[in-house]
Amino acid sequence: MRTVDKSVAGVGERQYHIGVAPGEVSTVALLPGDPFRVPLVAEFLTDVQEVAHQREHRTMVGTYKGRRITATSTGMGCPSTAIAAEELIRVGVTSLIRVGSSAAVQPGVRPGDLLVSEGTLRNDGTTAAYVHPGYPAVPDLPITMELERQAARIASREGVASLNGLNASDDAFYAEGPEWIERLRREGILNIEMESSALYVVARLRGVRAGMVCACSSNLVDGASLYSGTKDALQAGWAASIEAALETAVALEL
Ligand SMILES: O=P(O)(O)O[C@H]1O[C@H](CO)[C@@H](O)[C@H]1O
Ligand SMILES: O=c1cc[nH]c(=O)[nH]1
Repeated sequence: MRTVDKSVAGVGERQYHIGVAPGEVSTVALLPGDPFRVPLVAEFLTDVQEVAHQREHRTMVGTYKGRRITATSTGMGCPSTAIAAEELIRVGVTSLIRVGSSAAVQPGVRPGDLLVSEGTLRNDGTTAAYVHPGYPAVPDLPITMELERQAARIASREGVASLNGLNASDDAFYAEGPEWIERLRREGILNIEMESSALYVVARLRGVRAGMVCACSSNLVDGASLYSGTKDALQAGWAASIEAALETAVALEL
C-alpha cells in the first residue's frame, strides 16, 4: 500500500479546489469569505482578470499602486479556509490577509467599525486536526502592525472606529449561545468570526505570513445592533478593510 502525503501532494500544479495554477497569482492574497465580495476587491484594482471560480473559491488578480494583488474567497468556516490557504500557498502565495465580517462581543463597537486581529481563540475543529490543543493561532506581527496603522488612518477618515484585539473563530454560527458570548466578553475577546484560526495555523505550519482585518457586522452584547439594518455600514466597512489590506500589501511590499 502506498499512502499519499497530502501535506506535499499537488505542490506546483493546478489546484483541485481553487482551480488556480502557479504563475496565475501574486505573492499576496486578500481573502474575503464570500465569492461575491471578490469583485469588491477588484474595484480597487486595475488590469483585473478572473482566474478561476470553483465551488466557493473565486479568484481575481489585478494591480494596486503598482503591486500585483490576488483576491480569493475562502467560503465560510475553517474547513474551506484551510483548503484555500493550502492551495494558494502551493501556487506561490506567501502572504494571506483575510478581509472579512465579524460580530463584536464588546459593548460600543458599531457595524462598520474596523477590527484588526492580534490572535485567535481556536474554537474550531479543523485546526485540531493540524496541531495540538495549546498551539496558538497568531497572525504575522509586521502585517498586523501595518494593518493596525492603515485601519486607524482609514477609519478616522471614514468617521468609524478601528479596534485591535483578540478574536474567536467558531465553527457553528447558530450555536453561539448567550453563555458562550458572555464568556468571550468576560475574557476580553473583541469579536467572533469563523476563518482566522485555520488561516493562522496553516500559515505558520507552511512558513508563510497571515493577518486579518474585519468589518463589524453586528454587536452580540449591547443589543443595539443585531443583523438587520447594518447593511450600508457593513458595506462601507468591507471597503475600508479592503483598502487597509491593500495599503498594507503596498507598504510591506508583500
Ligand atoms: O463575511 P465573511 O468573511 O464570510 O465572515 C463572516 O461571515 C460569515 C458568517 O456570517 C462567516 O464566514 C464569518 O466569519
Ligand atoms: O461567528 C460569527 C461570525 C459572524 N457573526 C457571528 O455572529 N458569529
